[in-house]
Amino acid sequence: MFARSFTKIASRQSTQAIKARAFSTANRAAAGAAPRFAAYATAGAVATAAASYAYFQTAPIYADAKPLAGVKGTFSERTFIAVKPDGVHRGLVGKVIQRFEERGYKLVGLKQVVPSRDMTEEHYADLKKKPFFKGLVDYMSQGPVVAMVWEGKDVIRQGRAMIGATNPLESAPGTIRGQYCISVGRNIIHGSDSFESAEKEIGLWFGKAGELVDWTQSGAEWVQSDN
Ligand SMILES: Nc1ncnc2c1ncn2[C@@H]1O[C@H](COP(=O)(O)OP(=O)(O)OP(=O)(O)O)[C@@H](O)[C@H]1O
Repeated sequence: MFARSFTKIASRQSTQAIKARAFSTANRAAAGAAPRFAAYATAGAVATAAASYAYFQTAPIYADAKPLAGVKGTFSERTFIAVKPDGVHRGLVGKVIQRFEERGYKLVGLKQVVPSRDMTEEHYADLKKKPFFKGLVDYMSQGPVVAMVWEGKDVIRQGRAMIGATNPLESAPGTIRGQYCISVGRNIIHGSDSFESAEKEIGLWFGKAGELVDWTQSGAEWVQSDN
């Protein structure tokens, strides 16, 4: 009896989810995302296979329609955060994600990459004349780098505060750098230092359509309300 009504609910929700997915797919297609989403949406066979998954998926997730760095000073503000190769090798990716999640920020982009030298040089273009520039590019471009975009109020300034000063000698205890590193040349993490940097860096690392996901946290009001 329970099994039968569960199956009914599951298949009804499955149909709804597929409709929602098809809607979301149309948005993605409009945004120029990969055609595989369209194939996925039209495959009727997905209905049965997706039944148990669809049971839990109540809200559709839309292709991202916000400006790359969101809107400055609002809950949609975004920053670019990267765990550098030393942070990845040392197994600190989870710690970094946990800190941003626990703070109340929302992950809207995530990928692991080995950036080319050109891309690394573009990312650090303002440091081109520094004596450590070549070493910095060598270090970053060997990868892997875990690149992320986080969203939420004041995330650019708060992100920098959570990361700590560039030189770990000056990073306050409890900040990410203050807790996990001791050398300026291996300081495990990068974070955008201004709205303009966030726009440039998110465009450089997540510039293709469909790379960012716009979604609403189920507990958003518990994080965002100001009374
Ligand atoms: N004196 C130095 N020697 C070696 N590497 C350095 C030195 N100063 C900075 N770096 C490296 O260059 C990166 C970029 O330096 P920048 O001055 O932009 O600091 P930051 O904004 O705190 O760092 P990031 O851009 O990586 O978040 C630093 O994170 C560090 O990895």
